Amino acid sequence: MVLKVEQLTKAFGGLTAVDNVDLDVKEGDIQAIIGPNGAGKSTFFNLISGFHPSTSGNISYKGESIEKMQPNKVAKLGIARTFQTTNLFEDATVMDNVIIGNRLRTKSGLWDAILRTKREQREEEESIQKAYESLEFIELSHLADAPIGSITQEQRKRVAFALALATNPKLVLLDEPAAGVNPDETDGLAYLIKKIAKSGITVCLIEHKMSMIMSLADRIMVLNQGKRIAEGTPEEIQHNQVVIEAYLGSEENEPANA
Ligand SMILES: Nc1ncnc2c1ncn2[C@@H]1O[C@H](COP(=O)(O)OP(=O)(O)OP(=O)(O)O)[C@@H](O)[C@H]1O
Repeated sequence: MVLKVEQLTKAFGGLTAVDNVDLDVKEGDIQAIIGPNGAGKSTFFNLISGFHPSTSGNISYKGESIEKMQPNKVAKLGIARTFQTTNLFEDATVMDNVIIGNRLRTKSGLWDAILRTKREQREEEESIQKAYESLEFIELSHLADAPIGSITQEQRKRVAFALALATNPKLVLLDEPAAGVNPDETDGLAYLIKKIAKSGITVCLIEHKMSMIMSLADRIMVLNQGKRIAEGTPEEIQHNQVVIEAYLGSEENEPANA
């Protein structure tokens, strides 16, 4: 297992946002996490990536316990995440955004930058190289010099992937990567997510677009009010009566052809 989550709980005051959740994620899988608004999906990601300390439970990554770790340490171990909204530098180019994103996550400290140490120079070169590779991977090299303000919503979503990929992750956590894009563009993002998994990176994915999830995911976990109510293959989840009642049958969820 690349990721093992055991009895994970997060309470915010009286509200238990994540309630005793277990999850095993196998290396190379696309693991989806679905559930109604407020089910605890983003909080679950925040716990794995070290943005929130857990109230109780354990998270291990490749056998190492990570649940007390700071986000930068978790990132260094090879876990990258994207957010529902990615703040990009509007006046900078696509390429510069990926380089800056990468530099913010690499090792050199302020002194290295001021003194332009060898390490700093080496890391800068590596960041540029990695940014090129990431742009190639997301198939946007032709827009490297375009200002971020001039690209489409779907292309911005791809850039968010590139920011994560530039850190050399082994596990990526994608928080609603296809939110706010139209169905055609969703296909392009689904293709990219498959490509990420094929390259050997394990993917955990929160998404409301059911047709996308059902065709992409190897396994799906369903959360409802912080609790795991089901986990299984897309086939099993689609036929699970508890899931249908709690989520798939509800109107707030996008229909399967969304
Ligand atoms: N920092 C916080 N402080 C207090 N409550 C929080 C915090 N973060 C999340 N919550 C609460 O925890 C619950 C779960 O929220 P979360 O954002 O994890 O749900 P979600 O499943 O990701 O929802 P959505 O699909 O709308 O993004 C919600 O009731 C939310 O209000």
